[in-house]
Amino acid sequence: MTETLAQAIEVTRRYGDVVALDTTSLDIRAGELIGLLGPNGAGKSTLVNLLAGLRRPTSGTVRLFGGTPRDPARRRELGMTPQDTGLPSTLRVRECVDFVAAHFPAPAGRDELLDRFGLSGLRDRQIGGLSGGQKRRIAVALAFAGNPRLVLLDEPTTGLDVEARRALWDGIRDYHAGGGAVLLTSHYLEEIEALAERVVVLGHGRTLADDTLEAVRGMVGVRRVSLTAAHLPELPGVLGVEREEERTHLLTADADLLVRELVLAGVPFSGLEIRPTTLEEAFLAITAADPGAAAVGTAA
Ligand SMILES: Nc1ncnc2c1ncn2[C@@H]1O[C@H](COP(=O)(O)OP(=O)(O)OP(=O)(O)O)[C@@H](O)[C@H]1O
Repeated sequence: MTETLAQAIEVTRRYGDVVALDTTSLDIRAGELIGLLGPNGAGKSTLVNLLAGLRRPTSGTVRLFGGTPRDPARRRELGMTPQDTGLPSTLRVRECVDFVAAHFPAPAGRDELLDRFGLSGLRDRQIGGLSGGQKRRIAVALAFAGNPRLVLLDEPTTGLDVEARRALWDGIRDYHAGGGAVLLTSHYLEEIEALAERVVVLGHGRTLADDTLEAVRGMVGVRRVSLTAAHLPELPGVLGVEREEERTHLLTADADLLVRELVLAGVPFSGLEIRPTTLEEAFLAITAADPGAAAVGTAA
């Protein structure tokens, strides 16, 4: 059986009156690449911080590599990039990597690490002279410096341009291909879609979905029917309509019925395509159906 690296078991975390996590459970197994999604305030960072031992649960149990995450020996096998990072501005990039790597018994090779994240060109630059995006990329790469078995990445690519984001994706994929496990939070659903194999959706501190990417996408059972037509009549079972230049996208739970009705209506159309919903559409449907959201009157 695959080894469980980290576990949250029926964990609740309160901040005063705010219930950030409400009896939430999560298992992270060796080699998994998990995307953790949820609207603002859903409890993602709180869960990451509990797993990393930076905060304690109000109730429930958190385990990291079979013990408590507050044990420094266990944390040595964990890599992490917090949302905010301060790097020493006077160090050169290579010195900074060496400094962090020196805290670990079997660190990753410095040049190999910089190469993995497309950062070799910054090797001799002083941290203080780097752009915000470059510092962010270094901070994410440093999460991998100790050759960890599990990496927790809380919004690692926020504020990065497309090229920098893709360079980080390559680094994360490379680490994962070598057997490493990753828990990744992001507001960029295409990032989760590009990287994750398993998707966990949190809403108001509770787990709303936890399954393979495919299964979560398919959870809402909605299909997207796309076509080009000058005019469309009212059609049955249409849940949503989007227009994009000359293309119209219809969301429906019954694509067969919709296409039959289109043909019966005698509407001229071309370029018909039917495909599953994107993760974004599934995410919106799942979080909108969250009973916690209805209770406080917000859906996202
Ligand atoms: N230190 C704190 N003190 C008080 N409340 C907090 C604290 N940290 C988090 N919270 C509250 O706990 C809830 C969950 O916050 P958390 O940061 O875990 O959510 P999140 O899903 O990571 O959100 P985001 O997507 O905005 O980063 C929120 O209501 C937040 O305001």
